[in-house]
Parts: sequence; C-alpha cells; structure tokens
Amino acid sequence: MALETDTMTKDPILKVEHLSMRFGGLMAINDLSFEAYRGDITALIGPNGAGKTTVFNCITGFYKPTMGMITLRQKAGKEYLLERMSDYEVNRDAKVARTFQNIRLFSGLTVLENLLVAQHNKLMLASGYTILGLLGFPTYKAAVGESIERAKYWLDKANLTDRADDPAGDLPYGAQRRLEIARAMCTGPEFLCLDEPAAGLNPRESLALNELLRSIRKDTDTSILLIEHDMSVVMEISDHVVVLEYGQKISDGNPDYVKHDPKVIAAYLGVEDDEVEEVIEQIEEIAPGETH
Ligand SMILES: Nc1ncnc2c1ncn2[C@@H]1O[C@H](COP(=O)(O)OP(=O)(O)OP(=O)(O)O)[C@@H](O)[C@H]1O
Repeated sequence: MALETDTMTKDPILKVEHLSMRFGGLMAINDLSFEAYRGDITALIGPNGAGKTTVFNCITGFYKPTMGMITLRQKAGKEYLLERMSDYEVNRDAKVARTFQNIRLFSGLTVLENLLVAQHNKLMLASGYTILGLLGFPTYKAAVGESIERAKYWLDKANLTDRADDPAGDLPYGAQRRLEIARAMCTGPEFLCLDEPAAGLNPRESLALNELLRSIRKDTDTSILLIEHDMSVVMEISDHVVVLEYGQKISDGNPDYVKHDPKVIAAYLGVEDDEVEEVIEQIEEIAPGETH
C-alpha cells in the first residue's frame, strides 16, 4: 500500500503493530499497523463502526487487545508498551491524555477548578503526601504556582479566560469541548488522543477548535491523534490521515493523498471497489477537479 508521507524524516511517537481486537465473534480490529509521528496531528477516520474508538481504547489502556503491540516513545527516548498497561498507567507514566465522544467535565466545578483538578497528581506528589508537605514544603508552593500559571495559559489558549469562574456545565457546547482539551493539556501530555472533538459543533465553534489544535501543534511538544467525522476539520488541520474500514487500514498518507484515494472514496460512498471508477467519473462530471 502506498504511503504518501515522507516517513524517512519522520520520528514516530506511536507505533501500532499487528493490532487485533475481537469481541466474541466480531473482529473489530484486524491486523492493523500504523504510525503517528512526533509533532504531527494524525487523524484516524473511517465510516461508522470501522473500529476507530476501539483503537483509541486499546491505545489508552481501556481495552486489552487480543493481539498486537502498541509502542509509545517519549521525547527523552523512554519506550512504553501500552497494551500491557492500565488506563491509569498509560496516562500517568506514558503521558498519554484523552478526551471522549461524550463530554466528561466536572460540570458543577468552575472552568478554572476543572483545570486545577486535572493537576491533582502533580500537586500531591509535590506535597510528599503529608499535611506538613501541604503546609510548609517550598516544593508544594512552587507546584501550586506552576499549576495556576499552566491553568491560566490554557484558559487563554482555549479562549475561556472570561468564563473562568463559571460552572463548566453552563458553557456552550463548543466551549466545553475546548475546556476538555485544555484540561487534558494541563496534565502535560506527550500524546493527546481526541475522540471526535468537532462532533456537534457549529461552524464558528469548529473554527475555534481548529485554532486551539493548531496552537497545540505550534507551541507545545504534544503530538495529537484524533478521530473525526468532520472532513473539513480533518483536511484542514491534519498532517497525516489513517483510514479504517471494517477494522483494517485501507489508506495512509497526507490529507491530499487520502482524499483522492479511490478506496477511501468507495468506503465513504458505500460502493464496491470495482464501482469506484464509475463513481469518480460521476463526481468529475458534477464537480470537476475534485478527484484525480
Ligand atoms: N465493548 C464492545 N463489545 C462488543 N462490540 C463492540 C464493543 N466496542 C465496539 N464494538 C463493536 O466493534 C465495532 C467497531 O466499533 P467502534 O466503536 O470502534 O467503531 P467506530 O469506528 O469508532 O464507530 P463510530 O464512528 O460509529 O463511533 C462495531 O461493530 C462495534 O459494534
């Protein structure tokens, strides 16, 4: 299969090798291999039921795959075999953060509190897990200051500073999505997995999301893997796209390559491979230049 990405110069942060996941008689993921590169926004796309969320759940320790290896290599070179780790360890040790299809904020806490709670682990570590630590340790005080600075930084990046004291549950939907991403960023992840971040957003909210994701790519060392149905988001912000159908990879490359891949067109239009040429001709007649 052609891989239209310049893989020679790319540094993989995530390697998925021969991943399979069976649910009873259903092979949800079947011998899937792909890489996500450091600093990139990689999109995992495919029709409904293709297996995208299952891949996410395997990467983030929510499912134990039936077979296969998932290796995350941090910037400093340390490697983690994610398929052997719990969801908690994947987050704490490998520094992989995620969001879910359905929003999971603390809706009764304020926006700022949500960002501070996300840094609880770091603060407890700095306290030495003792009351004396909380009261007197300079390391704890420094960690508190750092957490507040980090929260302020992500409030600003997510364009939520003016809503900092409002309950998270009162925010419009698009702002809640950005808050979830800001909260994940407050944990200082090396790898951020976003499950349909643009789902249900209006065009303006979608633009604000794109801006936030671009600023993560530009201003931080965090690499992003996202599942997305909204093709305008995928094509606009992704560096690399992996396409699944029935649990298998059908295309892998840069957005332009994937967009014109007949297999991808066929999968999305729900036609057989041998009908693709005919469909492409029809598309060419309706919208010249949209296909090769
Ligand atoms: N816990 C589970 N138990 C049984 N079957 C499951 C489970 N999770 C997913 N599946 C099945 O695995 C297949 C892949 O599902 P998955 O949710 O990963 O697809 P998806 O590409 O994320 O779909 P969508 O775009 O609709 O969210 C589906 O047939 C689904 O019904």
